[in-house]
Amino acid sequence: MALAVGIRGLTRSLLRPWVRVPGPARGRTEPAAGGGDGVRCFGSPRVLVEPDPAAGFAVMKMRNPPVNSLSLEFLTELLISLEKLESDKAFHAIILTSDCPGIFSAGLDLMEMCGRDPTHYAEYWKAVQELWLRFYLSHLVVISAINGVNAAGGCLLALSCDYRVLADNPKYAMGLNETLLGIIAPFWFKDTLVNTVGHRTAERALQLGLLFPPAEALQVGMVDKVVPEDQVLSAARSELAQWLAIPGHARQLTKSLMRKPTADRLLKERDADIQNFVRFISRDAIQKALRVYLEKLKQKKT
Ligand SMILES: CC/C=C\C/C=C\C/C=C\CC/C=C/CC(=O)SCCNC(=O)CCNC(=O)[C@H](O)C(C)(C)COP(=O)(O)OP(=O)(O)OC[C@H]1O[C@@H](n2cnc3c(N)ncnc32)[C@H](O)[C@@H]1OP(=O)(O)O
Repeated sequence: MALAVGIRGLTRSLLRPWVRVPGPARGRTEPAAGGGDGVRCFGSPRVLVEPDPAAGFAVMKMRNPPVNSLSLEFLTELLISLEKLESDKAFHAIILTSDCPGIFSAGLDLMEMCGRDPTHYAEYWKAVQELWLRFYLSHLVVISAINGVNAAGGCLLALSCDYRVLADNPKYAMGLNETLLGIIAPFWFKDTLVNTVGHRTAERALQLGLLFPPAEALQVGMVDKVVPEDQVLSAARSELAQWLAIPGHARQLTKSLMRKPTADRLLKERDADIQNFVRFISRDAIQKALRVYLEKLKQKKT
């Protein structure tokens, strides 16, 4: 099985990043995220970046409708956006949010994990690992402005941020609900949750596949702040000020000190983790469980 799948190679073949964005932002100058100083939005088909270099941050908006499921292409575009911002000295922070109304992310794309071949599963899982590692260890301050429901892999992405603001809407539950699908949150999903909410809360949440509505998410420490829906972005911006006031090198080294042991666990056994995933997801029983879950999602509409 080809495990050495190069995400950068994939990136080059799939995308032409940093094209001016199609859709609403095309051909006009969007107000910059914080300052409105005429800086152009940029991005890729599924990720819109609203830069505010004067203020030192950019708003990264996920827009992979209908539910921001993390497909291979979408993961790749998120990585490219992150890399681009990380390599530009003008940026010290990102606010990660969604452009899909009512949905932050439905998590990993079930279509990438269902009915495909082992090579594809390996390529997909490597991209999932890469996204987590890059967001978790980013030297930038990353704040998530969670403006919708946020399941499993989407929740992991938010948990990888430095701070989480959640919109106060009872429909916007978030959590690692893998067990409800008959699958298992891998150890690095688990570790990320444990680091955020503590062992006991994580154990209960993971076994029961709990999705926490805002008040509970705040109470267990899964998010740091709950605000009225129309204030999620402004609250994230206000919070940023505190993070950006700290000397960058000191904050970055401290972040690394706190997070490196968790990331190293995966880095040390990345290939084994991919092989585990491929073996697990290829099982007939797991494939059947995923098909049943997808079918339930579709039936919900009828
Ligand atoms: C011993 C073991 C050793 C090792 C183990 C190793 C590895 C571990 C193995 C596996 C781990 C894999 C980890 C996976 C993590 C994940 O992220 S799994 C995904 C979990 N996500 C969910 O459960 C959310 C599912 N979606 C929803 O609940 C709803 O869609 C949602 C509330 C988000 C929005 O609801 P609504 O607005 O009503 O929209 P619809 O439900 O109608 O959805 C619109 C269409 O989108 C499709 N869709 C929804 N979610 C996904 C998804 N995650 N992937 C792909 N597609 C999705 C849905 O089917 C609709 O499609 P349609 O329009 O009908 O074609």
